Amino acid sequence: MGVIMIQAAEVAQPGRLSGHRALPLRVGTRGSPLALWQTRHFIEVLSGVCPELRDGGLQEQIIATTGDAVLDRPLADIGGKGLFAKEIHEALLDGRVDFAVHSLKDLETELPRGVVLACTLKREDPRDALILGARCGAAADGDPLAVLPLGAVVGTSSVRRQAQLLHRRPDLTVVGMRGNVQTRLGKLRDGQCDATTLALAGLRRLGLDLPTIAVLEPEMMVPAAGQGIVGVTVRAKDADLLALLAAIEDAEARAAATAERSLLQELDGSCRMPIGGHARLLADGRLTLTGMVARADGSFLLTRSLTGRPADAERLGQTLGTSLRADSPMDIFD
Ligand SMILES: NCc1[nH]cc(CCC(=O)O)c1CC(=O)O
Repeated sequence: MGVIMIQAAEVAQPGRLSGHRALPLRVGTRGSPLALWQTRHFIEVLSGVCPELRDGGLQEQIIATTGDAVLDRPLADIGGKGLFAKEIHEALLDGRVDFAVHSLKDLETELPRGVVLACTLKREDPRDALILGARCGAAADGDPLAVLPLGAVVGTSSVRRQAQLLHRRPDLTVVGMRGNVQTRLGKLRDGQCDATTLALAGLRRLGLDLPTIAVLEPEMMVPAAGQGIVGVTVRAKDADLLALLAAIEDAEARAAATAERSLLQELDGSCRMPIGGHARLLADGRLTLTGMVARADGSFLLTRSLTGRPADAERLGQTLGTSLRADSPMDIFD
């Protein structure tokens, strides 16, 4: 029996770009070293599956954002994490760029009208790390926080990290510290704090996986929703780009991101509220989601996990969020 070949040239196929697109396509990004690394990584991965886009078919375009410009105040005071993506999405909707690359943890759960999360790339290590300064002991097996001397000063502007540190170590002093990864490491070197916490993903991507790091397991430091995942948004109407990006979508990252972001949305926390969300696939194929809510001073902290089917990721996040909210004091949602 012969095989019948069906030619379907007009149908968008994963990894193929339909013919009527002017190249180069523009990729919008923030200008920080980490954002640029992630954008170049995206360009490499996409050109890997779409030969037409190699050799200049994709061009990075840096978009200045308010979140990057204002570094002297906590993010929560200047409008929250939506600030990083706002200007990039304006550029997307104006047609100045065709893709926008984000650290998923900095991307608001509610995207602007006409913008969709087209793909999530394979996740880098989602854990947080404690970067140790000169006054700390050497990292060793056992409780990683034991390396911090009594009353140590830890620099972080993340209420999520602050609450989880103070919950275990009420003797610590947490001082606000913003700026990109390199700036914060500089402040640690200058002695402005004894230690700082950063996402391992950022350190690895920038090649800054230092020896003076203690990795914090998710059980003691629940990561932020989306940590370690690069997400790409496009205009909802660009069906060809959506089909193209389906080819580089990582299903595990998507399931985890969906559960974690659904939890975040359900808790509807301001970015002043400490919330953690971390999902992973188990060996049996099920998805397990851990959620954490706390009071910023660490005096209340609740962690709970729920397991279900990856296809139910969104509902998993909603259910866990509802349950965490029901058992938390109301003041933490203010
Ligand atoms: N809020 C800044 C930010 N956004 C994403 C990362 C790290 C990379 C990632 O989580 O994917 C960082 C730095 C950090 O928190 O240490």
